[in-house]
Amino acid sequence: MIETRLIDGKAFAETLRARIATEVAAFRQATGVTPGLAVVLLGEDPASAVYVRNKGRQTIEAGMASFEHRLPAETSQDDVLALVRALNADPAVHGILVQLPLPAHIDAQAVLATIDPAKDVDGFHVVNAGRLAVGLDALVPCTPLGCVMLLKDTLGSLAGLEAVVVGRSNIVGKPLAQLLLREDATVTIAHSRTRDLPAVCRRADILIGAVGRPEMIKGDWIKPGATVIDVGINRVPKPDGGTRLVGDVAFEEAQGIAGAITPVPGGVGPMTIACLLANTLTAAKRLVG
Ligand SMILES: Nc1nc(=O)c2c([nH]1)NC[C@@H]1CN(c3ccc(C(=O)N[C@@H](CCC(=O)O)C(=O)O)cc3)C=[N+]21
Repeated sequence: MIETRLIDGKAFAETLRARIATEVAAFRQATGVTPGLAVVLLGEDPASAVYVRNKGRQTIEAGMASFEHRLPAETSQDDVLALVRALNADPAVHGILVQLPLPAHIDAQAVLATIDPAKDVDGFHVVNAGRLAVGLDALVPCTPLGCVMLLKDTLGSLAGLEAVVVGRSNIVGKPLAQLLLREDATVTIAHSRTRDLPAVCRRADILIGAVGRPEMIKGDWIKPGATVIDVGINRVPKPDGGTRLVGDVAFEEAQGIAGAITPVPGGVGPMTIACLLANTLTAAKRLVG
């Protein structure tokens, strides 16, 4: 039985946000420009509301400007596209985030394609996805960026390590695989059709849960000593009628097996927001400088 180390994403994110705030102050001093982040939210999804609130507060705490656009869920696609174009043209806005998922009547790819790639702080535009894939400077998706920061802090070099990413989404699994490759890890992307998923996971020195299925990854899927990053944030019912947050990994089962693991909450989630602020500052520097 080994002692499983907790990877404190919340503390790491606080340190990162403090560093960003220092850089923002220097940037404002040097240029007279305040980096600005615009967030577009359609409808009233309660989980998204928490995220948007935290984001707005932390943006202001970092010394940046926060512009929130809350639109009714019924807003037409043309109106959303018109808003995105206005934000593209607004010199006070350096980062644009359109909260996903969007209502079914909106073509999310059309919206993402309309965001100026230079302001695409989510890194979801095909230009940024393509630039990441071929190794050019890109705005990189925030959650994968935060995962790799935690991994490098925990492990040092990732070179030659066997990484298994469970989940193939455009927002986490695929870009995370690109970033891990860039760090010279050996990368497998596993998904719902993967044969003998437990055995594939047991090969991993680095195991990433990014599927959005509560506690799907069991303790005996983890190689002893592996580093586990849990991207899932799933709200599940408690016996008393309330709810609690759990990850994609069975956290209690992982104790004594994993070498290190991120908790949920307090792991990857806070890193996502910190990386969003980092990307907004990067975008502002490139747009102004
Ligand atoms: N265009 C777009 N970009 C996103 O990055 C994006 C999105 N849409 N849609 C929604 C998801 C969700 N997401 C979270 C980020 C941080 C926390 C977070 O900070 N969670 C804390 C607190 C959780 C809680 O207490 O509710 C934690 O895990 O410790 C959660 C969720 C970003 N998303």
